[in-house]
Amino acid sequence: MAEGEEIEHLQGGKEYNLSQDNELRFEVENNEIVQMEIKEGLAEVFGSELMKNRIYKFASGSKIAVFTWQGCKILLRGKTEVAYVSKETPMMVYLNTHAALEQMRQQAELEATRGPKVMVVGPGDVGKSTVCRLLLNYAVRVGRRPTFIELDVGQGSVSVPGTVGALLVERPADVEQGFALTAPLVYHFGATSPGANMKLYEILTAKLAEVFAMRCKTYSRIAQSGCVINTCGWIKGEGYQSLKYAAQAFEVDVIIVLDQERLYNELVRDMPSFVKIVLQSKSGGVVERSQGFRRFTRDEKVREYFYGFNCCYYPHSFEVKFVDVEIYKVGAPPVPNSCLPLGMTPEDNQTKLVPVNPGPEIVHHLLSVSLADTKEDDLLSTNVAGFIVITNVDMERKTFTVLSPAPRPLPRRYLLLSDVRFMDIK
Ligand SMILES: Nc1ncnc2c1ncn2[C@@H]1O[C@H](COP(=O)(O)OP(=O)(O)OP(=O)(O)O)[C@@H](O)[C@H]1O
Repeated sequence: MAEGEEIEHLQGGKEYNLSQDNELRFEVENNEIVQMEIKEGLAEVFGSELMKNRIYKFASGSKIAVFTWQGCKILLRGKTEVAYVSKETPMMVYLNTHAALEQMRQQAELEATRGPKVMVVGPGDVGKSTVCRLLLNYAVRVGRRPTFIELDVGQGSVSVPGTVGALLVERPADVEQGFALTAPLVYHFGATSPGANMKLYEILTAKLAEVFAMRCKTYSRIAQSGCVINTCGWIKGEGYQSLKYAAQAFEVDVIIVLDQERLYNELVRDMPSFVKIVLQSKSGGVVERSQGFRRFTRDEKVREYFYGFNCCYYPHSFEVKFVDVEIYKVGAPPVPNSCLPLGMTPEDNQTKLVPVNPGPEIVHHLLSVSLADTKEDDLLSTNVAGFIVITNVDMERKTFTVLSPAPRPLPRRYLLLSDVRFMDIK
């Protein structure tokens, strides 16, 4: 049997022989679970090494690539939508990128400066999040402590949809669950596209950059390890402006452009010359996701927040009195310039805190519990303690019921309403 060919097994499961630099790609069918086991050799999933003879389980909808530098034998059990071995992967390019970043980190160590700040950009579904995960995993595997900055408000992996955040990466991502989310720093945005409130998106980008710079001042190891910034797939018009804004705010040194020559050329034109901009091809394995699937993954992300991976947590449900909280929505609806009070710009409207009276219309909405102590604190750029979902509003008793990861009472008074909704049914 030639390498790279699959062997049918009689007792369920299929074995794949991979030669070096090959990748097994598979997608798990709806409502199915696929088990994977490395029988021989060494392999990794998006930069996280796999243990031999351990069974890894992947849930419905997962799209996985198992790559091997040396060659390996893999056993797959369960229903896959597709499973094939590819010999063409850009992994060598990604590894070389890691090696170049590592040299910059070593230089930063010698000169006691900051390590590389890398931003990954490109249209939707080109593997931006995957490249971020790879680079972070490779960095942490050589002893670095890089920071992951998540600016993708739609399909982010640091917290629930409608947020931006930062995470200090201290160990490689778990193959099944991703990076450990022990203490992420999360900010409320409230929608799944930056276009919903560009001003707020910029404020939060600047805030994350400021907090990261402060951390770098305090901890030299974090400074020298640098950061990897994931961005949204919106790269035209205002989307492009937001990329430029983020590059400036973080003072990025390297921009990796995935699969878009036009974007690459625009950035070469607009960025200062000290910013290295590299164009890299996307992996042929990256799967295009439909709007429906994106909605499904957003929903799963919220479910995972409350119920844990594999439903191992039991969230709390309790009543909150209207008088005990204040709910705000960031940004008032747009009004024509001519209707604005003298001296006010439409942007001021975008940062306005609009009080929300509890009513049936907020049922199923996600709310961020702000860590702000008083209203005088800057509610917009204060990070959040966590999230709740309103499951019922009782107008007569003036209470609403919430789903919360922690027992009552809510830790703070100020709640920020998100456009993201979650129905607690499955
Ligand atoms: N080499 C590969 N083989 C198979 N699947 C892959 C591969 N690389 C990435 N994927 C899968 O493709 C999907 C899209 O990848 P990813 O989320 O990294 O893209 P993205 O550009 O960040 O998307 P977005 O448009 O949401 O920003 C993910 O489900 C990921 O697991």
